[in-house]
Amino acid sequence: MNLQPRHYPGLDQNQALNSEAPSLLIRALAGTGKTTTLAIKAADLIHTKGARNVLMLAYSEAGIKAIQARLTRFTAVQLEDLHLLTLEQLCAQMLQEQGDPVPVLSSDLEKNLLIAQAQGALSQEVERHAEIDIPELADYFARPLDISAFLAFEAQAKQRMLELSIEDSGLGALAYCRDNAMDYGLYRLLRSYERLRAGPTQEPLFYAPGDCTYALACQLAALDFNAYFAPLQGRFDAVLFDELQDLDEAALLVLRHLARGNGSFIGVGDFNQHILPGASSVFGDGAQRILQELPAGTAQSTLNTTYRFGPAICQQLNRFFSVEFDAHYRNAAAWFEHRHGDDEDCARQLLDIHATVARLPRKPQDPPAVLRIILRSPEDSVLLEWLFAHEGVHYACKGMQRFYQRRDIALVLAMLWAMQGCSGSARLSQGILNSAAEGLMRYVRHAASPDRDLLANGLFDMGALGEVPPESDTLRIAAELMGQQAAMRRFFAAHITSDSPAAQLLALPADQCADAGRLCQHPLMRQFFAQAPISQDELRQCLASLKALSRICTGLSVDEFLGRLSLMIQSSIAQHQRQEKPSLQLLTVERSKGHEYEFVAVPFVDSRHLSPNASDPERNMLYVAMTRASKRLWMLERR
Ligand SMILES: Nc1ncnc2c1ncn2[C@@H]1O[C@H](COP(=O)(O)OP(=O)(O)OP(=O)(O)O)[C@@H](O)[C@H]1O
Repeated sequence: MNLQPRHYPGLDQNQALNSEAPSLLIRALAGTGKTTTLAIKAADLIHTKGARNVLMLAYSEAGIKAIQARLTRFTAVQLEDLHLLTLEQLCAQMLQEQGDPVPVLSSDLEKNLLIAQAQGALSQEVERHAEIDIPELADYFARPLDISAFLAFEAQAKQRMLELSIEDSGLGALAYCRDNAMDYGLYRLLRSYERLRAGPTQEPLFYAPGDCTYALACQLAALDFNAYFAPLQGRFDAVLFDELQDLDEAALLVLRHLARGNGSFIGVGDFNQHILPGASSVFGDGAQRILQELPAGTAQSTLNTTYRFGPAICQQLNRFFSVEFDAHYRNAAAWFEHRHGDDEDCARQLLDIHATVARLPRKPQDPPAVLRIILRSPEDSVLLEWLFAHEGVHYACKGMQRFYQRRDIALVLAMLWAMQGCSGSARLSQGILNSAAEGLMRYVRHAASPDRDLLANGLFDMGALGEVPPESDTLRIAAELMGQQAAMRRFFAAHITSDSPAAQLLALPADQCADAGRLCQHPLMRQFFAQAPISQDELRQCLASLKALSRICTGLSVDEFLGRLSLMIQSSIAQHQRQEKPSLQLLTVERSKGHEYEFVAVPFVDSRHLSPNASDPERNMLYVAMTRASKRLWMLERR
């Protein structure tokens, strides 16, 4: 089969494409053409085999985009008989067909506030049934509500179908939690939250991401192992499923019914790329677990020949990750370099690497070279952006905003600007002020207390969530605050109470502004975030951002720092206006998944994560980042 002029499927790809097996599982490594092979198969089924209703699934939205790109590139045709969906979208569709309108929540914050309401309802229930004598509950209520612990528990419980396991154990929830060292308090909170979400009529008030898959999985779990689920039967001529490595137990139940009740099935996964905590492959051999759900006699094939990079990169990746990459292009110019250094060193070395990339010879028809720097977490970008901008490098950010436009940092910048010791001469951009206003709404917004009677009757009090100002409002506010330091101070005064850490910070004497770095690490600044209605994870991120910010402005007065920052922003706007193309891109691992780039640098690597332990999500983050380069790869290890 012809892919494109001069592109033919490789041996192992052909084996998969020509397989006559009604069900096939392909285990593949990165860049071996998993997505390409699936796209070709879809086109072949529709155009050559006359298939109608082919379902192509991926676990993530990024996975769907990657499939779309391959379909356009290799098949260059409209596939009107193709349904391209994430698993969650498919499950939402099924629920809608059952008559459920599937309303969704508008923001994470809303969910956080509803969790707090569920906690209120749980406390009423525990009081009513005098359950506080249960040591686990006494211990649970002695601690403050940890929203991120709840979110992690909820995700795991749904992904692993916890209710089902408890039921199967015949132990009852308390004994089950004791036996399995699970937090019984969080379990009860989840029950309370789910009861309120379902409401007295059992018609869920809303679905948060993942809830549709869970809801459908609950219906499927109620069936006998070999029973069929009519809505998923005989619906598709073929089902092609990408990103199998990311499936959790709930998703696996849906997979079982999809694969058994329709035409042919092909599933593909790279079991090194799961970076989601609930993925089935995190707990055991992922491919084996998936085979249990597929029809008996499912055929298997492997794709280890990568089209993305040459032998020099294959060799290093095999060493670091204990895998078996083989390069299709054996003479491909591939380059791998391993460097070391502390963070400042790393940042400087990245500048060198950027200069090297810019000097590499290019063919006249090639677009200008871009160095991609893949980061594990956004706060790692602060130091890099600061340095690059000061060296005049035109950079772009993908999967994250520029550091000064992120809500937490923008709000800190606005606070610094409003302080007594700041002259106000530096101009903060409208974008920063807009993010700062959004940040203020997020970090100081307190919902009204929910109605206890509503909670006791099994209903969330949606009215107590408060009004989120529409985006246009913060834009208008930002426009009014531009260059108006006194107005900024009034804005803060209107939104914070006079005894809050933010108010105390703004009232600090002028001499405190002599060192912006020290202010960013001031206990009041940390207290401000610690009191915000955010999860522990978000708090950790905010504190990490504060630390990163303090690092770039230590020793600079607030005026000097904000002055340099506004120059940096002005020059970036000027670069943009001149329509200069960025020569460097900073992106997150999540954003890089499914993509490939010529020149990639992965900085701040901790060598502990290069162990062969395949169940370490950190190792897999590195694997994803380091398998994106097609020509040159630099790994910068943190010392
Ligand atoms: N038979 C082939 N001949 C030439 N190039 C190919 C072939 N198959 C795939 N490629 C190229 O190899 C690269 C990787 O393909 P693809 O993105 O489909 O791999 P993947 O395994 O899905 O990657 P990832 O692991 O990043 O998700 C792409 O540039 C694609 O065009």
